[in-house]
Amino acid sequence: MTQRTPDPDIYLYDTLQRRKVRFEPTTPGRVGMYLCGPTVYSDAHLGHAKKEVSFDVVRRALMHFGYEVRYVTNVTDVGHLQNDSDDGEDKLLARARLEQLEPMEVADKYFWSFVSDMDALNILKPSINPRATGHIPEQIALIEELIARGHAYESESSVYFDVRSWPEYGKLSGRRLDDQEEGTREAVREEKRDPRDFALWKRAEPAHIMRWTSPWGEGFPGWHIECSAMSLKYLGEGFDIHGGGLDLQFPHHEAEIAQAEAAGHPFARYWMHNNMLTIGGEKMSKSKGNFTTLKDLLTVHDPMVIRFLLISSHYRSITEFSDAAFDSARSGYRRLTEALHELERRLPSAPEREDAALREKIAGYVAAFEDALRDDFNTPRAVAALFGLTTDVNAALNGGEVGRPALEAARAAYRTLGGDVLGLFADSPATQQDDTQVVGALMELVLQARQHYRLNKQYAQADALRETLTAVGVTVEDTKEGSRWKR
Ligand SMILES: Nc1ncnc2c1ncn2[C@@H]1O[C@H](COP(=O)(O)OP(=O)(O)OP(=O)(O)O)[C@@H](O)[C@H]1O
Ligand SMILES: [Zn+2]
Repeated sequence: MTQRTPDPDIYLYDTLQRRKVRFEPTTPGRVGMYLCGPTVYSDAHLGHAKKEVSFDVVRRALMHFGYEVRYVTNVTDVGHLQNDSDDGEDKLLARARLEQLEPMEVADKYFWSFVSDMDALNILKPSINPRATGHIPEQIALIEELIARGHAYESESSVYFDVRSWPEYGKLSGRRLDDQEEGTREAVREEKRDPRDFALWKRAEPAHIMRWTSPWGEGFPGWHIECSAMSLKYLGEGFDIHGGGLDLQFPHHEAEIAQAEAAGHPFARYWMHNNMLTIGGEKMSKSKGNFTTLKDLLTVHDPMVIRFLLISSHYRSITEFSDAAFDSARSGYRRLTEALHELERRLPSAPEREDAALREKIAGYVAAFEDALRDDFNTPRAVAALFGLTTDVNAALNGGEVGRPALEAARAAYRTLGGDVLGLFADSPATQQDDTQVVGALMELVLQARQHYRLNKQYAQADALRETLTAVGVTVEDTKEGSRWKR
């Protein structure tokens, strides 16, 4: 990526201030970013990908604009209870029972599944990827600080955060005191001072396998505390950007802020939330069961088309999942790659001639692209700039010879902006899948030609085809059902 002085004019929408603000990191040139990661109890769906791709682009854009980014995203492998409330079974334990696995087997299975999906989508690897179960002491320490400062209390089965002791609770989501938490049993409600109090630590019942010793007996942490503890540990107080899905704004992020700040640790300075990927207007979610896994989508779509679909709408807009959306993403993506491949094909033989007008247009699109990303990471506008570039590049290529400097400039624009910043031209997964499809289709043709020769008793030609294939490592087998090929 280009090395440049950190750009001072990046604007982002801060959920906390409810407006677009100019981004100023605490340490010049460096950005600390935290993103709430997956609860690893099932395969990731397209909704998760919307979140991951959105923040991957934020990270890549900041890098492009000259910042060094430390990107921390967690793995929730304990404490996330069903219904997201203080009650119910741990999502991982429920899954472990269902699949007859150890809870940590469930965590590992779906963690690695998540990693492979993210790799396919060309998401950059996190700088640090901490797990909740690996940070129990840090979570206990934070809870102790909260108790010591009078912001948490121990009751029958849990340690709770005392919401009434912290008047700022609600500042992120704008929720009022009278909003109640949902889905909690009467018994749990009774041991709380306020129904909105949330669990920091829960005592484990005898049959609960995931348990750790703590000053409050054997148990496990509440869901929210891990993010406060791990983001502070790896990014420090007052770190720059905290991201996550809009659905996590309340109670999860509200709780994260309260836990950190009530313990005396200034928390994230900017809050960014992606909107939801919906299906039939409803949030795609594991618990609703209306999801399509990335694994399934990756068997039919080029991963880069999935990525292109997701960045074609702004991270703060809703993306509606549909076949038509995939069709238009496929053709849009193809438009870009075809132009790029054509100009790369023409480059080696291009004349050393200056095409000033085209060069100027390219520079204009580069500027428009960067302006779009400086404006709250507006990817649809950035993509529009790439389409504009494509229209002009295609017109020039169709019009005859184009000089090498202009082709170089266009190529650099595609590779840097589309490739490095939007992450769209991942060489490996995308092209591999393309190649597999192309090879399959070509082999189909070759076998048909060979069949045609054989039917017409042109055995010499049929054998010649087979020998050529053998020479490149492809074997053809004739069976009763017809000819088959393998490598
Ligand atoms: N449909 C979606 N669109 C965008 N982001 C999503 C979507 N679903 C989940 N996320 C984000 O992915 C992260 C992990 O979400 P989570 O594990 O709760 O998924 P989920 O499908 O909502 O599961 P559950 O239904 O069990 O709550 C969160 O930051 C969440 O905001
Ligand atoms: Zn979190």
